[in-house]
Amino acid sequence: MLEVRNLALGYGKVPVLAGVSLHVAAGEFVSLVGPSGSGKSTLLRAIAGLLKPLSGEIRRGFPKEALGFLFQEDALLPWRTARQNAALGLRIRGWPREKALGEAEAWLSRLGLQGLGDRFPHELSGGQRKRVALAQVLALRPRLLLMDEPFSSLDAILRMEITRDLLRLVEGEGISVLLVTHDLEEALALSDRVYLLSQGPRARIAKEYPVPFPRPRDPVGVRSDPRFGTLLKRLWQDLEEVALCAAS
Ligand SMILES: Nc1ncnc2c1ncn2[C@@H]1O[C@H](COP(=O)(O)OP(=O)(O)OP(=O)(O)O)[C@@H](O)[C@H]1O
Repeated sequence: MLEVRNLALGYGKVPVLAGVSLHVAAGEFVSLVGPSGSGKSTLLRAIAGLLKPLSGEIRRGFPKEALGFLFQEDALLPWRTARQNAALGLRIRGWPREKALGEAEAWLSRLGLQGLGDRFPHELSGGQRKRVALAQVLALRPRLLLMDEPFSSLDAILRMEITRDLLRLVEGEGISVLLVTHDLEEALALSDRVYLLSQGPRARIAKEYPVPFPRPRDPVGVRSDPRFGTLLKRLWQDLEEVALCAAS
């Protein structure tokens, strides 16, 4: 689905990332964690085609149109209703108006927003706006969804609810995901594998963790599995170690 090989990326002379290799298989949910400033967003930007690599390769096993993005700031148009916003990507792709609005409505319902299609973004809660943004992306039927801290502005309960719905939908549709998150628990609860990035400059993949919990998965229930605690502890220790290594 996605293969990144020996990638170097940066904005100036010293690469932010160097020698980064990772992959995401079809239907796989992969998270990327690491110290602040290590280059997680930079890597995602390059995979999205927004930043040119200094060297190395990014290979996608699907056309660029099948790449979906969800970033921290939601990009809803304030003068369009929830339904029109959810239909926006489809309209840009040339879908006729009524068909696009019908499809958008179906995705709003799948995300628990039935009856709210006529509201404008300022008439929705933060969690509901995120759901509209998610409907907009999923309506485009992406093969790989890139997400950069998409739910960081939400409180813990809303975040749990939306990630549970997200997981149900991506598992159902077989969508691959690459998620950048600061939240190690979230990374473990959602993912099949987690990559830990080392501290930059010249950050690289320090470790990779297979996550053993089967699918379909309840991202809340899985947290009471004793293996979850063990993995989380290891992840915290390794994150601390890479951060300390850089500081010394
Ligand atoms: N547009 C830019 N121009 C120059 N330097 C940049 C730019 N964007 C990011 N950087 C630098 O690149 C490095 C990596 O930034 P990036 O945002 O990718 O890290 P991150 O791991 O996503 O951080 P965080 O976890 O804090 O969001 C940082 O040192 C940052 O200052």
